Amino acid sequence: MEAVHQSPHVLIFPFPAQGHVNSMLKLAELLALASLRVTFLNSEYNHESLVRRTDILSRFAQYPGFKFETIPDGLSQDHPRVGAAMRDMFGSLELITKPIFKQMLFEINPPPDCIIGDGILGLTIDVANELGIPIIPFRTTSAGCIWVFSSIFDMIQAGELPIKGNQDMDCLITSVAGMETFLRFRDLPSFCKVSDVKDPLLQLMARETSKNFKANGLILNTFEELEGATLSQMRTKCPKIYTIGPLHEHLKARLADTNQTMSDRSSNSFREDDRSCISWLDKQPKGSVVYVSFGSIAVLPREKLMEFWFGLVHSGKRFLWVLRPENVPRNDGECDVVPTELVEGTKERGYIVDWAPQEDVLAHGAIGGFLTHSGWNSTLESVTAGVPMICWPCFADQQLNSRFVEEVWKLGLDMKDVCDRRVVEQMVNDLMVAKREEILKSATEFAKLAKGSVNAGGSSNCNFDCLIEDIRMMIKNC
Ligand SMILES: O=c1ccn([C@@H]2O[C@H](COP(=O)(O)OP(=O)(O)O[C@H]3O[C@H](CO)[C@@H](O)[C@H](O)[C@H]3O)[C@@H](O)[C@H]2O)c(=O)[nH]1
Ligand SMILES: C[C@H]1CC[C@@H]2C(C(=O)O)=CO[C@@H](O)[C@@H]21
Repeated sequence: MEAVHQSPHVLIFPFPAQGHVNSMLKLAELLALASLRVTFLNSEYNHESLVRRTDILSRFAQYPGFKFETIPDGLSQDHPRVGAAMRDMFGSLELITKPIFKQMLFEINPPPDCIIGDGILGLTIDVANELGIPIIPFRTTSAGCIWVFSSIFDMIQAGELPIKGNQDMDCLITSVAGMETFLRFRDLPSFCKVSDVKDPLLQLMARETSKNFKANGLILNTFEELEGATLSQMRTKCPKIYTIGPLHEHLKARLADTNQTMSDRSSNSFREDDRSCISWLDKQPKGSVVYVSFGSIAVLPREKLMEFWFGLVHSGKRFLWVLRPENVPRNDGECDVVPTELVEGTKERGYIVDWAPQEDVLAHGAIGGFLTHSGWNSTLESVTAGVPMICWPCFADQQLNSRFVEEVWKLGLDMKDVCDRRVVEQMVNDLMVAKREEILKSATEFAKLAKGSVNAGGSSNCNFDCLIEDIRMMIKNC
């Protein structure tokens, strides 16, 4: 490693949510491996969860020049920070966190040479521009999602937004360049499906996304071989895009270069991994288990959970299900009692945990499919592991990711907008049996491309080296 005191100092500020902190911590470790000085700015709430449940403090202590700092997210300690309540975060960050962040930048020593702010946290771009600090946003979603979000004003101008009351949702959208052949109204995120284009959330998503194209570059957790067509469109507006994903695989590859492994380290989760599911998987036949998880934010109403549960049990396939405590049907009233059929079916073929070591689960030979909410990390982790998906998107970018999975990459089945036990059963059987061969072919090819992209000479590997070079050029008095 080079002398750290000559290295640039980068401040990383993720949006305070699991799916964002996960990938930004991986980026932080990659930068630290490249001998950059890194300050990782977490919300106080998330930092406390991470410190309590992971080895992040000892893990990052090996990097000289690595520091964790914290900042309030502006929400009360007992705020749920999941489901629709996540929206409160945007207001509190702008109102409470932003001025503290600005003050912090005056005081932080040494001052950062560059800020890598979450692309959905426009406040990092505003403050960096105001103080004259170079900023490279890192948007933690797919290129496809960013491109569609950045086309919101075009959709409004073309009269495609707001969506008309009688609109056939299966019709193709014409005003998102490059996506004319597959993007349907149905595939737009829920915040686009509003009757008034002045809707604050729609405006916020469009505004924050347009800021991503006006910085010193844009970092994405994706790879050229997966999203090349969309990236070409994006580069017409923002030439400097560093695609450096899949980050979890990239980190694994670069750690291997320094003879370190990912095993025996904790994940970057706010919740404790229940590793007993790995022992359970060890006892299941190869490719026989459907892994089910809806990520860290989505909260499903009980009726929907029950449809999934019936569908999984009726499919006759084995399943491993992550049911976060806030998603578990309560057993405290007559209508909340779980039917015996489900209890028995789960005992026979299923296993339920609060939180799983997902990357290890997806890499396990017993996994044959992933029923996912199509969060971007889960999608990329599944792509890299070569695991076919059934997508049941809940919000934000997920509706778009699931369309790409089925229609563009042919990596799975998109079940969006339908939640019916018969459809779940059918989809599971299609994925695991009827359509398996054809989907597995694509899945195997993309997994190979994903791994190739992060190895020496691969697209993401080279792009990361360019990013480091460019950050080095930003060093003060360089
Ligand atoms: O039991 C579990 C479940 C999840 N994970 C991990 O948690 C992350 C979940 O991320 P993601 O799949 O992206 O879902 P969300 O947590 O819902 O992430 C939010 O952030 C993502 C990145 O911006 C967006 O794509 C999503 O739509 C948004 O909901 C992944 O790395 C998983 O490996 C675990 O480790 N164990
Ligand atoms: C709370 C969510 C609204 C949009 C954010 C996002 C994005 O970067 O567009 C992705 O998923 C979510 O975590 C954020």
